[in-house]
Amino acid sequence: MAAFDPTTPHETVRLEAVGVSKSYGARRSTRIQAVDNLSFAVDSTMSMGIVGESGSGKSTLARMLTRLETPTSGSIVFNGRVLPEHLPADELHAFRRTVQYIAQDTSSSFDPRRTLRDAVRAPARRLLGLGRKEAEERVDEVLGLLHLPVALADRKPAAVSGGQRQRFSIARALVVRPRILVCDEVVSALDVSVQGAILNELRSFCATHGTGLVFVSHGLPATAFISRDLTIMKSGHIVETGSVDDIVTDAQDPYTRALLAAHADPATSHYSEAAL
Ligand SMILES: Nc1ncnc2c1ncn2[C@@H]1O[C@H](COP(=O)(O)OP(=O)(O)OP(=O)(O)O)[C@@H](O)[C@H]1O
Repeated sequence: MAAFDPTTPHETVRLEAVGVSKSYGARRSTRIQAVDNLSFAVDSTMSMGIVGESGSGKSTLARMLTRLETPTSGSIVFNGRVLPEHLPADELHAFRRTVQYIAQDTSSSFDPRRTLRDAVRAPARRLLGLGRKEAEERVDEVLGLLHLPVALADRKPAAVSGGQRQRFSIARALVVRPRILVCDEVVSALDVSVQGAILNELRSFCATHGTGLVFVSHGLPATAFISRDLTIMKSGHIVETGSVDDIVTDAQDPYTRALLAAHADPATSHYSEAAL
């Protein structure tokens, strides 16, 4: 099926949310409208930051884009095709090869009985169908890229720090060389020097592999550092979208201006190449 053909690094991959809404809660009186009739598009040439206050619907949008959450209404469109609610297993595999999601909370996302190397290798075997030797080579490559000592990978998830575990969760997503990477608050819990290094590593990976980035964060400096474009969300809506430069210098929406004012100087972020 054309929409799920394996993609090459030179082929642009596009992922859209078209008129999507998501509400939680069965009773009208307690229902929460997390995302409200919103449209959003990214492709593999883009780096798009999504910022907004807590509860504005950023994670819900990210999870709908990556099929971890089903919209209440509206469509997720992948390479021009509206994804049905139930994808056959082979198409879901192809989607997961192409679009990967990394969450902030790594505490429950690893099997506590398996080593971190097992966890990183699993998608290379399952989604890419690589043989054991090729999969090990791919794991070593991605551990090197993320400056993760090979010895750490032989530990169980509980035996490394939160920051190291987060790096392994990034490694697990990058090992399949996705064409669109959705990062949901992946550096927010880490100290600034580690954040800077990880942002540089993600940026370098995306440039090397032609991978588009959706970077969801509370933190405007980190988002502005890694993204070319920004989407500002509030109460389940997009209030403004544009290039980082345009938004930082000439925000149109009062909410965006307030958000910018809350950060000292997002244009000159404290992240730099030197953080590597
Ligand atoms: N599984 C759920 N059940 C019920 N309500 C939910 C669920 N997930 C999210 N919500 C609610 O939907 C709204 C949007 O949440 P979401 O996590 O998408 O916001 P966010 O912008 O990512 O917030 P944060 O920056 O704090 O992570 C919030 O009011 C939240 O409480």
